Amino acid sequence: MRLIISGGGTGGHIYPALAIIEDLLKQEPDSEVLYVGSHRGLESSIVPKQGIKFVALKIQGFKRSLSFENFKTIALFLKSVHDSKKIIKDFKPDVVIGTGGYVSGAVVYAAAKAHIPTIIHEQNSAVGLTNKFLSRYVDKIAIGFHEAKAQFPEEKVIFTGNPRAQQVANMHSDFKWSSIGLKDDVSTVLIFGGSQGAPAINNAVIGSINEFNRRTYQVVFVTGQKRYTQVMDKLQKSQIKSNIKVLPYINNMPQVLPKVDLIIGRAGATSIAEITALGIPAILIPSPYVTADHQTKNTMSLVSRGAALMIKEADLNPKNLLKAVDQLMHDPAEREKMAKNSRGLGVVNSADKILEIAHNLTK
Ligand SMILES: CC(=O)N[C@H]1[C@@H](OP(=O)(O)OP(=O)(O)OC[C@H]2O[C@@H](n3ccc(=O)[nH]c3=O)[C@H](O)[C@@H]2O)O[C@H](CO)[C@@H](O)[C@@H]1O
Repeated sequence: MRLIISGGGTGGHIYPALAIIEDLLKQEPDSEVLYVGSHRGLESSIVPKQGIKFVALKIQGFKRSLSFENFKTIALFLKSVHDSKKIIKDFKPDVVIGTGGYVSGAVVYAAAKAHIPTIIHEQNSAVGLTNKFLSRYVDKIAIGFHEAKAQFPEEKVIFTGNPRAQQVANMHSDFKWSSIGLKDDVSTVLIFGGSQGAPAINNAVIGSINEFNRRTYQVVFVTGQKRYTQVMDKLQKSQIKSNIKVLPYINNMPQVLPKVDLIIGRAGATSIAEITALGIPAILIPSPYVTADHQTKNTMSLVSRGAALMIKEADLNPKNLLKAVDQLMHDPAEREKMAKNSRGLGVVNSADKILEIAHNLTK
């Protein structure tokens, strides 16, 4: 198959695209894949490192207020559609898949106009702006949450789950904590605020660090690439003991996740897919800054099944965080119960399902 795939801006859009690519190359090693991303998004650093052919378009998102920047955004979008048409003409894809983010809007729109079969994947229960726009033009819409169905033209929608669930569920991991300076035989908490890090979570962890220093479990604290220096500055006065590792980003999450005993994090759709595919106990702090408060909905779908706990960002402080982490880390039976409730909520053949849709469109 010749596949153009586009998804950008944040990890939540990029990793599902990478999972689809990995599954395609496993099924049909002769396939040709081109990833079209934006020059500023995380994809421009993540995708080329995976050895995938990558082209970047110059594009940006709309500002909520009326501003001159929005004229520039429109101009960049039109130019990106024009550039995408040329990329599509040269590459001659059998199918074009979009996994969200502004850049996928231009690429998938251009493909639909060129009568190339198109699919979009919506990770969230509340549909994003780009996918809402594209839903008029594409052939099929794969969704990660049933709740998204009613927000799209019904006849195009197929529930597939999130392809990242399949990727992490099938991963054989020989990752060792000792490779990052921790102990291999000690229970480990992983703290990260989505793909970009979250200031509220970072601040709560900074305020808890002296206590975490004294715990028998170990803590991996991922700040987000752009927030690392700032966090390290704030931590300067604290002595960080050997049971804590502070990192800007984890590049090999599918290897790391199976070794984690408890996750503290945001509730982005792709993180949720990973957590539920592997059955990792979790304390979720949904971002209150996203469309239609969808992270709270994501969180509640786990909390209502006994698969996670929630701390609202408004209630988050070092004391509450520590209390919740301590309680679960000192109660392996409770963690096991959560793991059991969580495991299996993730759709572990999601990438296969999306490729099946692609094949049906190209027959
Ligand atoms: C603030 C915001 O707009 N968040 C949205 C964004 O979140 P965000 O980009 O944070 O996406 P998710 O939480 O869904 O996924 C994060 C992804 O990044 C990976 N990861 C994270 C940290 C790290 O160090 N290394 C790493 O590989 C995770 O394993 C996961 O695969 O897209 C999601 C999917 O559309 C949405 O549901 C979120 O609401």
